[in-house]
Amino acid sequence: MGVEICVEGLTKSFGHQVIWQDVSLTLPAGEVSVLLGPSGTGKSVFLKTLVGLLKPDRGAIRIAGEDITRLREHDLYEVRKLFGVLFQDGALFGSMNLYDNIAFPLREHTRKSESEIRRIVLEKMDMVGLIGAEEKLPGEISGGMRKRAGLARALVLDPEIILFDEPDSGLDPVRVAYLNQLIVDLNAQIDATFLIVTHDIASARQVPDNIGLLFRRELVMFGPREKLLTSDEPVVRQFLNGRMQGPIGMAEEKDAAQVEQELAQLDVGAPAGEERMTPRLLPGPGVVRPPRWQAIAEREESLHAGGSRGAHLSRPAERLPATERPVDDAEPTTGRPADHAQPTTGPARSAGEGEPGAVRLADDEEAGA
Ligand SMILES: Nc1ncnc2c1ncn2[C@@H]1O[C@H](COP(=O)(O)OP(=O)(O)OP(=O)(O)O)[C@@H](O)[C@H]1O
Repeated sequence: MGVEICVEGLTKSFGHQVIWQDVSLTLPAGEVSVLLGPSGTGKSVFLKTLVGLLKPDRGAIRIAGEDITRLREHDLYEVRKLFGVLFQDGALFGSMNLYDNIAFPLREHTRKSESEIRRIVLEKMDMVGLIGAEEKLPGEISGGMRKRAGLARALVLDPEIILFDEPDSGLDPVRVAYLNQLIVDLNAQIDATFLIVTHDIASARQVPDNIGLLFRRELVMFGPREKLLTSDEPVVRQFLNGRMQGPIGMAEEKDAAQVEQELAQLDVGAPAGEERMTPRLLPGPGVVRPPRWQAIAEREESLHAGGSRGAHLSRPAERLPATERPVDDAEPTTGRPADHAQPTTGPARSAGEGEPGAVRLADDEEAGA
């Protein structure tokens, strides 16, 4: 089971440049969260701060109840073992074959025997569909395979938390679809806490339990996927629909009058055709699903059978204890400490799920290796 990460009032600057301030959110244990934001809003800086590579100016990051911003380097080293990180390019060593790349953290950080290392490496390569590619060098394989090799390497120490920095960058839409399915299936199988930074709105709409958006040096909103997809907050709507109209400009912020005019025009015309809810990407057949997937499946069913019940959920839910709250009434945060999102969980899944299995891959990607 993954661990919860609770971020409270986090602020980071470089010199006089404030990157973001007063960021508060909770990444619920075992759930998938996505962090969005225009370029340069500090998403990568946020990932690096979570893993302890950058120190925040203020605020706390609580993991398993401990504020890691206060730890000394030696203790931080232990905390980092909880994390697996998938960097944009896979960050593989070019001169090592995939097997040695994936074995690297085990050889560096554990005293396991080579036979035990072999068992683990092959298990993780199987999970990401790379069996047979052990001898390949990173330069000999496609970008999608490099990402999967990076993911296998991120998995070998059995992390409780996996951070993905733009996993879809540089991939074609079909490979992105396969990678998304792999992420959803892996999350269901290993139950770790996932945080994904992406610019790919289709992925952001389908994959996560929770979505957050950074803009103007603040976390504008963080909460359950449905809440953000149906939010009327102009910047959230603009970003999730990839539109020019709204507060986000080309390079700088737009002036208030222009934004107001654009939004007024939109309210007359576009919203009828605007996509709001998107079906959730479910784990593939044969993947054993953790309990929360029962609640997700039921919620999806009611949203889509009942004429998109979620489409009008922009009004904040009544404040109820999380246990009494309807599944789709969890409340998004607005970046202030008192406003943590209330994650949703559901009853145990009853029956009908198969055994965990490797994700099927695009055949030509394999062949092209
Ligand atoms: N080590 C550093 N020292 C100084 N400034 C930095 C450092 N790392 C990042 N920055 C600055 O922080 C800001 C945010 O960078 P970051 O890469 O986190 O943005 P991002 O949201 O991930 O962008 P993109 O979506 O384009 O990848 C940028 O202005 C960048 O120049």
